[in-house]
Amino acid sequence: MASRHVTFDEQPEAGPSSSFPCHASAQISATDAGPSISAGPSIHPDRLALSGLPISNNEVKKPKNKSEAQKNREKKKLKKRRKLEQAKKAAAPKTGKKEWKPDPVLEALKRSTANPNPKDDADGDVSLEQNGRSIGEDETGVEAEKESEKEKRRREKREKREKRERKERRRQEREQEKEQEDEGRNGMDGLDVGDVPMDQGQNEGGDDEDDANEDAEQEESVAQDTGEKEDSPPPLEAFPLPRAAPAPAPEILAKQGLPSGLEDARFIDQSLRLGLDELKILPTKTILNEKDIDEGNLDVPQREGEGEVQVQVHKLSERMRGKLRDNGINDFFAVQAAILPHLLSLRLIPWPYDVLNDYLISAPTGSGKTLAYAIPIIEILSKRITTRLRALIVLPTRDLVGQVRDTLEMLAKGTGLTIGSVTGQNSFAQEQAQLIADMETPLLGGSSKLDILIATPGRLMDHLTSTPNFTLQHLRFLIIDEADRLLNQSFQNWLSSVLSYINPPDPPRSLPEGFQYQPWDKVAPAWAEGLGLVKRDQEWQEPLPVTCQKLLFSATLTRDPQKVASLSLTSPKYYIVQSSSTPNVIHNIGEQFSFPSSLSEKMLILPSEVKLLNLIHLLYHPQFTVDNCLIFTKSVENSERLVKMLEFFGDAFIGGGKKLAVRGYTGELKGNERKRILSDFTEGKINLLVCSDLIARGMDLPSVSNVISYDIPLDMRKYVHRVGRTARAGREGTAWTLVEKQEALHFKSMMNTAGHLKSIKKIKVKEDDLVDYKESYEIALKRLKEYYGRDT
Ligand SMILES: Nc1ncnc2c1ncn2[C@@H]1O[C@H](COP(=O)(O)OP(=O)(O)OP(=O)(O)O)[C@@H](O)[C@H]1O
Repeated sequence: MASRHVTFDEQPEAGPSSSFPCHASAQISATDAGPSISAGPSIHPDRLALSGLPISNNEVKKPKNKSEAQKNREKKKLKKRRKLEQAKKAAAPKTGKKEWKPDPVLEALKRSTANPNPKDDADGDVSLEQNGRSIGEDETGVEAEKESEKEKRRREKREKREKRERKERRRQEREQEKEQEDEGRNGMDGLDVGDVPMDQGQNEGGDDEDDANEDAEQEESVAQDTGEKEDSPPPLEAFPLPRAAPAPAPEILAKQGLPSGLEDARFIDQSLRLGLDELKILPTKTILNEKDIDEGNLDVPQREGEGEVQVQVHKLSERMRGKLRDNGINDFFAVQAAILPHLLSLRLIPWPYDVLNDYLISAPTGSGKTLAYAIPIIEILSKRITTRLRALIVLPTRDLVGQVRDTLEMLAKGTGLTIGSVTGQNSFAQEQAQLIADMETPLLGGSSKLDILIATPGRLMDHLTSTPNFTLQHLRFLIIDEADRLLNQSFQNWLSSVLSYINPPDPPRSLPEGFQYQPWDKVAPAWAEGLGLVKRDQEWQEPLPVTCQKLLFSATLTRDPQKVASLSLTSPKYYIVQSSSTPNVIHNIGEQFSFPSSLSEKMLILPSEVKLLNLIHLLYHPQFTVDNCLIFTKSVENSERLVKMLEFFGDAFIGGGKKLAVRGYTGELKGNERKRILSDFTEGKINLLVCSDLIARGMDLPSVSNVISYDIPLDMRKYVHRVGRTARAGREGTAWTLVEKQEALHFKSMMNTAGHLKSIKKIKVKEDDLVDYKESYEIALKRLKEYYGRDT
């Protein structure tokens, strides 16, 4: 700030004591070599100028010699003032927005008395220049000089501190701006990351080097000056978040084992619907190309240069259409419309020239994948004459086995097909008796009481190794539902074992010694050579191909080359069912995530201590109408506690007028208990089901209108399957995720990596909205503490 230096040609007469006007914007004091401060009345320089007194630069008249008594008085006054100043300083706040400022009057006095080379102070006060001369050799002067030195040091320190704080503020602003820019780039617009504690570590660690060095120097000097040790630790480096590996080029994928057919995918619009009567099944060997079939463009009788084309179009059997209509299915969903024409076009025993494609199908949760394989299995197998195990469906959990079995039984009624399941729920002997007709006689072609078997992988392996005459050689369909999860489960290497039981032995083996071939022992044609029954060594006798089609389904399907290679797929085709608004991008590595288009997703980012209150607000506030709800927690223990807490809260919350029946649904429950709970939930006797991730996959509970992830899911796959319990079969549904502040960064980046963050709306609940629940919440919490106190 510009300073004004005022000097006088004529020093006004010195009075007996200094006077310090309250308003001291221009304190006049001048000493040349004189011992004391100016004692005369102060005159504002503006007034001086107005009065016509001459003002000349750098010339101040020496004050007259003072008496000893006067000097002592001044000394005392100075001491007193110093004490006052120190007291003020001590009382002033050390940090904070409002900076402490020294009294301008005292400042001006000190400068005029002590500083030989006065500078402007921060407030722009005018002081008198002293022409480079020292104050004098008397005691007061020396002390004042010391004092001024100290003051100077203090001021410098203060200035440094202020500078440092300004710099820090600027740096934080820059960091915030940069973060917002980054977020914008990552599609995180409008989402609040600044309030996430995990971010702070990163901010602190993100100093630019110069600033950091300068700051460090300043810190050091302050620490030395004040004798204080700097106690805040150096900022930690931010832990790097996991990132998806870049997708390799198709050639590399091919080398890694990804079949060439999987480099491309066919994208099917989720909203596609096809009437039951509109489904046309083309016999194999038609000249229509696959594109026409995919697009349902089957009425193409003639093509240029191809002449007349006779296409015999079949429909789904009357019996099947009736069954579907009876069960409320009037048209086919997208995944069914896309795949049924391909699967139904092949016979029970395909012609040797037929191409049996394997299929990888990624379709959203609740999009009807079960019927997409159940219909062709029943339709094709119903033409069989003898019972053989022709369809094997592998699922990851017992609950899912039960659910899929119900669907198949509904479709198979009246066909004579037999359906069974092995999950370990019944004894091994009971399962064997259900599976095999004859376990005593060794039979090369095996023996089966079942046409269709639904199994969990562990129990399936047990039967493959330990049940006599159990064989997979006749399989026409191998279905791996929830494929990504099953491919991640090793279970005694179940997948490669199952594949080896489907394929005939190579090289062919000879018949066991003493083996009696029975007339009813029917070996699968593709196995005859492998079992040493026929010799196909002539060139024209080509070996017969295996007639098993492999179908993999999931809402989160992997295309990890290693895993896909382990499936030994034949001419595979890859279908992705998704919303038309989603870009048609194939993830070469990792998973393809598909979401139902009728799903709406919301998240609440909140401090952990109010998470439960927020959940209660969602459940009880009429604005949200959250009932028929699944609440997911991260563990069985958390589920149990939450059930208790919600029960206690329900008892205490009289004002709500809403009674919610809550139950837990975890893996700890017995099979029958689980079934009962699910049926009570479906009937509306239970409003809230608190569960672990056990229920998250595949379970089809049509009444679920809301899903709440009380604890965030561990990974994207779990998220997809949790939220997929609602918005099924085209119904509306809402998924809520309660994200604790410290989890926000992880959760958002997980969603962002999957390209899904923008689909989740951020909701804020005001603190005022929670007030009504607090009293009942406190009561419930107290009861919960008592409850667990008693238990332990
Ligand atoms: N064409 C259809 N018309 C009406 N409802 C259907 C149709 N197809 C399937 N559904 C119903 O949709 C619901 C969901 O089907 P399904 O369980 O097969 O979904 P999904 O794709 O396997 O889901 P998830 O990935 O969660 O296992 C079921 O209740 C089923 O009866």
